[in-house]
Amino acid sequence: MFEPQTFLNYIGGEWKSASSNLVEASMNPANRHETVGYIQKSTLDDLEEAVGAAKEAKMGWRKLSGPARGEFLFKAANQVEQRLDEIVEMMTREMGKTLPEAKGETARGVAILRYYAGEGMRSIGNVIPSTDDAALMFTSRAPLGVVGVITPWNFPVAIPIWKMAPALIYGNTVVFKPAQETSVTAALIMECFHAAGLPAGVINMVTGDGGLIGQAMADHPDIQGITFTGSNAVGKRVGQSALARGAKYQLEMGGKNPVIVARDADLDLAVDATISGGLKSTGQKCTATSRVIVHSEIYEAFKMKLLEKVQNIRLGSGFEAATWMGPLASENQFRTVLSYITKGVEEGGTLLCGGGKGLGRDLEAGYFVEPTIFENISSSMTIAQEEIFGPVLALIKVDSLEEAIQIANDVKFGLSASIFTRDISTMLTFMQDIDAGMVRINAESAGVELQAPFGGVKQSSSGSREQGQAAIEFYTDIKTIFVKA
Ligand SMILES: NC(=O)C1=CN([C@@H]2O[C@H](COP(=O)(O)OP(=O)(O)OC[C@H]3O[C@@H](n4cnc5c(N)ncnc54)[C@H](OP(=O)(O)O)[C@@H]3O)[C@@H](O)[C@H]2O)C=CC1
Ligand SMILES: O=C(O)CCC(=O)C(=O)O
Repeated sequence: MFEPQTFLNYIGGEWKSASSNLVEASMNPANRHETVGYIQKSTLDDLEEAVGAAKEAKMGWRKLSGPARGEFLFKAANQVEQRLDEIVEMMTREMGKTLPEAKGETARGVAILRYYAGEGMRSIGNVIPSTDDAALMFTSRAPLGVVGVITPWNFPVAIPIWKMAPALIYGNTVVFKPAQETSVTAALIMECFHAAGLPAGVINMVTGDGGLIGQAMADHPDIQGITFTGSNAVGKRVGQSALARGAKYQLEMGGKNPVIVARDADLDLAVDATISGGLKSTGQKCTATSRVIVHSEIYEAFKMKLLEKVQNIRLGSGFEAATWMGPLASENQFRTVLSYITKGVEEGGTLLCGGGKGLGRDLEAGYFVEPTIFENISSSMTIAQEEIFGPVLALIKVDSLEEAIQIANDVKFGLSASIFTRDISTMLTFMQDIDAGMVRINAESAGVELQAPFGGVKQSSSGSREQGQAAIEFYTDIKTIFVKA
């Protein structure tokens, strides 16, 4: 029998109740009657204390050598690895993704921590020839100071880690506000950092309402950098608040990711990648496939293969081995996705499969939506333009590669895009003409590698890249140093 626990804020190396003395329940989206845990409903006083602790710790932390900071990240990685099963189960219980997906994500978190631990030993500058032959000119990197980390619920382990690990290795201290929906899982990650022995104040977590705590972080004069992943609307607000006070900001927001199935595509490969890219994690990835742009010559064949496989997808609790697709992560998300499906029908789309709530067995107790496929979708329709963040695919028929790319680019987002083709010139045209930060050929639109830059163009990102060595650009400032003896 699962017993929900209460989780505290982590401030200045200590576990603390919110000054409101209030907690919020975090619920299981596969069974809305089950409480996963209780998290603190923090106030601005709690945030103030966390920012104060991070500010006080920042000089000591930045003066540690890179390898010494790396040692702490190696220890944190070992802690997450030791508690992997517990974290995985909590993630499935709290967010709904299946156990294999939660396991993959948590293992990715361990790998990211180790990757950035190693970064502590790598170069942080270049020597640049000076015109003065008696001078030494070089660049070095300085941390920003205190970094605010605001994260969503869809990757409750990987996203916080891929923001906090580079922040820390490059010498920043951190104030972290996880999404309320997945704050229990976030608290387990904090316990791992605590057990790794990071000095007090170097990393802090304050849970609670994004409109209050997140907004106050974006506005806070003692937070020098703010990194955010989430919706477009909130991201823009966070960016504007940071810009208004001269702080650095990094935003990773939505996507409306296309897959193009060219006439020479390997259809089985394209079908599998469309399903995996569009429906894994119940479509709740910023890199998820949502528009499937198919050449008219192979449209019917592709559609039949896709429908056959999608109709066999089994919905259920992420804990059940037979489940392929779990619930949506919250009631909010459930309502949003159902309302987009209704809009798709109202605007003239044809439902090929799904379109409703998951029914039968125990599905009514959770936020289950059937895998849904539309056809007769034109680019101007709402479901072809807005991020749905659910298990909904829109099929769009085209007659040429040029038309496919034109439709693929006809959205405000530009995160990930993929094409299925065997033709090298089609690949080259796609690489050059597609508006996307992540360009994928014969591979699904979702899935990122931790050692490579990650981010989008247009309204998907604010420009800088996360992950890999690219992360140094956001988490540090360059110093150009000129020395003359
Ligand atoms: N990876 C991605 O690109 C993601 C995209 N989305 C998109 O956003 C939609 C809505 O999801 P939702 O969870 O509401 O996303 P939000 O953008 O609201 O939430 C993301 C994070 O920002 C916080 N937040 C909320 N308001 C503010 C604010 N004013 N200032 C600072 N931080 C704030 C949230 O806190 P709180 O805990 O209170 O929610 C959460 O931690 C989804 O349907 C999807 O389309 C969502 C998640 C991830
Ligand atoms: O595709 C992935 O693994 C990462 C997706 C992502 O960053 C997101 O959904 O926020």
